[in-house]
Amino acid sequence: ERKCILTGDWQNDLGSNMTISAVNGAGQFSGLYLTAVSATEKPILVSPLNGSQHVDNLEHPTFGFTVKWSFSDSTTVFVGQCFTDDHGKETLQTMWLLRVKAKSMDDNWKATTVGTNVFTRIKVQNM
Ligand SMILES: O=C1C=CC(=NNc2ccccc2C(=O)O)C=C1
Repeated sequence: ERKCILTGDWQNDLGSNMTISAVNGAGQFSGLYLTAVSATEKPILVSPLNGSQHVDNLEHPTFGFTVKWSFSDSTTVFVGQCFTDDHGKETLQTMWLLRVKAKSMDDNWKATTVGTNVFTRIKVQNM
């Protein structure tokens, strides 16, 4: 059957890469996110991510994770589901909320943006 464990390396449609570590028995995981985009001119650093996926039924599990951007005062939360096609190709179909730091309550209304991202697994070449 088509199990989907999130452990491994993924790339989204922006070209950002993420590495998800081992998923424990409770479905919890951590990892690192290397963004391909940046709203700042600061050097791109790796940002930590933490999340969890359903592991009770590994058929197309849902998950969520949070990226705390290490070089800006922003946070992105991703929520989505892992799908495996007939050829065994896995994709993570996600929606995200990006929260940038508002200077004041007056700017609170425009501080959260929403979008979609599809992640595909980065296959290691020498396999
Ligand atoms: O300093 C920053 C602040 C926000 C960022 N958001 N990236 C994202 C937001 C939503 C979905 C994907 C990404 C991405 O980087 O792939 C990246 C760097």
